[in-house]
Amino acid sequence: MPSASRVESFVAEIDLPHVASGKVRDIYAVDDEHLLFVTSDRISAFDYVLSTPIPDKGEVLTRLSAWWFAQLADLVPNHLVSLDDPRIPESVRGRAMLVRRLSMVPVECVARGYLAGSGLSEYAASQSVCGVALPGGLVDGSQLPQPIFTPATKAELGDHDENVSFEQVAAVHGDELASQLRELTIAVYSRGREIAAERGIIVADTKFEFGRDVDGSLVLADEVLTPDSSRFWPADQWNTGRPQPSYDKQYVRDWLTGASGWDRNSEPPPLPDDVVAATRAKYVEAYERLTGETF
Ligand SMILES: Nc1ncnc(-c2cnn(Cc3cccc(F)c3)c2)c1Cl
Repeated sequence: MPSASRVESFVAEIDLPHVASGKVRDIYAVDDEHLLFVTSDRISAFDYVLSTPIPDKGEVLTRLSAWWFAQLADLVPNHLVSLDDPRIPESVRGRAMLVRRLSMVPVECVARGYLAGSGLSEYAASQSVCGVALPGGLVDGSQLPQPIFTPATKAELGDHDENVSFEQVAAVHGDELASQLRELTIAVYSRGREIAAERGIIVADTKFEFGRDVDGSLVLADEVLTPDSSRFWPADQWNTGRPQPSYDKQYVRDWLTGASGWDRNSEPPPLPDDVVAATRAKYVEAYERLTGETF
């Protein structure tokens, strides 16, 4: 049982104006130039946000994004200002970023280097994804000849994003911005995928969000190349023709679909301690392998 001192509430109390919330992340306003981007220890699986937190998950993913921003700084500017600014409340320090407030481009910029999830479903129906034609004979987990840009429009919390074509993005945002988004998305994914592959992690796909700063240039925002914004697969277990194991979420998926006896139509049960500990270890392992730093 925790000591008599205050047990940190599951969702940190932040006394800043709330801006937005995702499944496991929250944004608050610091001033008219800066936001506080907080990543919780919550984990989602099978489209549910589980009731059991994974200790340190928020800090691992925050520090991983910060590391990627630095690795990618020659390719694209980013919104990160600081991880330890005094304006970051103590209750979330370590799993919060002070970021520049941008004018966000409302396009989920997805790059895919492998076939999985909605990409696989679209391919099975049309031998294309988001209007991009692909060769025949590809199966679940196949590597694509080269990475493709498969944008989506953000869905309301709880719904899946809707895949759209490049042409649809261009129709709404103009050809120049659509082309810039595609070029940047592919370039940043390609660099990230290469760095991760050298360290035994396949980044099968990823989702970026870009904003524009006051002079209109595109800035990489949100989280970057984390196991929450991307499919992370262990490279040594890659076998096409079946769903790949998730680098970080497989223990949770196996327990929920196995020993837990969970009925898929109801809220998932709380996770056992060993599943929590093993899952935490995978997040720490991914961080340490990618960054070469001890968590
Ligand atoms: N630097 C920025 N400037 C302005 N707006 C944003 C911004 C707003 N929303 N989102 C997406 C999102 C990310 C996490 C949790 C959520 F609830 C929503 C990103 C950012 Cl990151």
